[in-house]
Amino acid sequence: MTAQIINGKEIAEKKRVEIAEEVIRLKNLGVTPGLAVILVGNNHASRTYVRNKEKACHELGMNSILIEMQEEVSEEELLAKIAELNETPDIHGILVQLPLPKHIDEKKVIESISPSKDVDGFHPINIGRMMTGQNAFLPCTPYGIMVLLEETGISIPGKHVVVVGRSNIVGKPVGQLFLNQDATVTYCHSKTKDLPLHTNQADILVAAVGIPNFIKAEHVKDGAVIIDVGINRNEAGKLCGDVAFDEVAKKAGYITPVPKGVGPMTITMLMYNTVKSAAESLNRD
Ligand SMILES: Nc1nc(=O)c2c([nH]1)NC[C@@H]1CN(c3ccc(C(=O)N[C@@H](CCC(=O)O)C(=O)O)cc3)C=[N+]21
Repeated sequence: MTAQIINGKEIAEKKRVEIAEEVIRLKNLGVTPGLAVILVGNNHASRTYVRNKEKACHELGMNSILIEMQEEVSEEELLAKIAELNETPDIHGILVQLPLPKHIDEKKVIESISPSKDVDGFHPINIGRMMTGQNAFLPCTPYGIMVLLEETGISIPGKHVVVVGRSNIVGKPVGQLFLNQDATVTYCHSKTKDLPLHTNQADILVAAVGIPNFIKAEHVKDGAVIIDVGINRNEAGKLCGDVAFDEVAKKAGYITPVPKGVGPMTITMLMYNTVKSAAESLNRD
């Protein structure tokens, strides 16, 4: 089998057209969706993502502000900035770019963001709501993956989904979203014994490990759907995923590339969540 490539960039653009229409509707009601991004320190990769987020906001007619803080900023100062943004009516979404410097407690920072502005979907309130199937901000990468599958026409109920990786921002929540749609879900991680035994049972395999070329043809069942969440740089400095693309694409049914797979969907769902937050702010006042 030769896999069909899932074009995340194209699907992201299609979704952005729908989001832009909602932005126009909200503007006509007097609300322009606004996102605040806080960037601490000078991480190169973080800058690229932050720039892409700002660009996406402006293309959609939304407002965005970037707040840059020195690497040495105190936790107190960061929390004070978040408290201020929580109370700013024009700001509907607050994103604190992760990772943060070691002297800052990431959990404390995430919990300080108002759940109604937590467009990353990282606040424990939103995670709990997601787990119990309530209205919530869904984390952008997992949500983007679900939209990719939906747009590709891949049905989920009853499928065996194997997630490799158990981070709080991708692995754990994506498994939960699949469970919410009636998949059978297996989580694998660094302590899993006989990884190929599990991954070979996957109808849908999600690779979120952070190691280039970690998933090889031997891990994959014929015709499986392969979702590559990895954003790594190889020795040559080239962007690559967690999946050995060429050999796996020969065996899989569908595969997402890196770049232009899951990444563009992450930013799109961030825009979606910010617009949703702006719409919900109208219903509150
Ligand atoms: N609070 C927080 N929320 C995040 O959502 C968050 C974060 N922190 N920290 C960093 C990660 C990473 N991330 C990406 C978003 C888009 C692309 C993306 O669009 N990638 C393009 C390529 C971009 C390039 O050329 O580098 C692609 O895959 O086609 C990648 C990675 C969001 N993150």
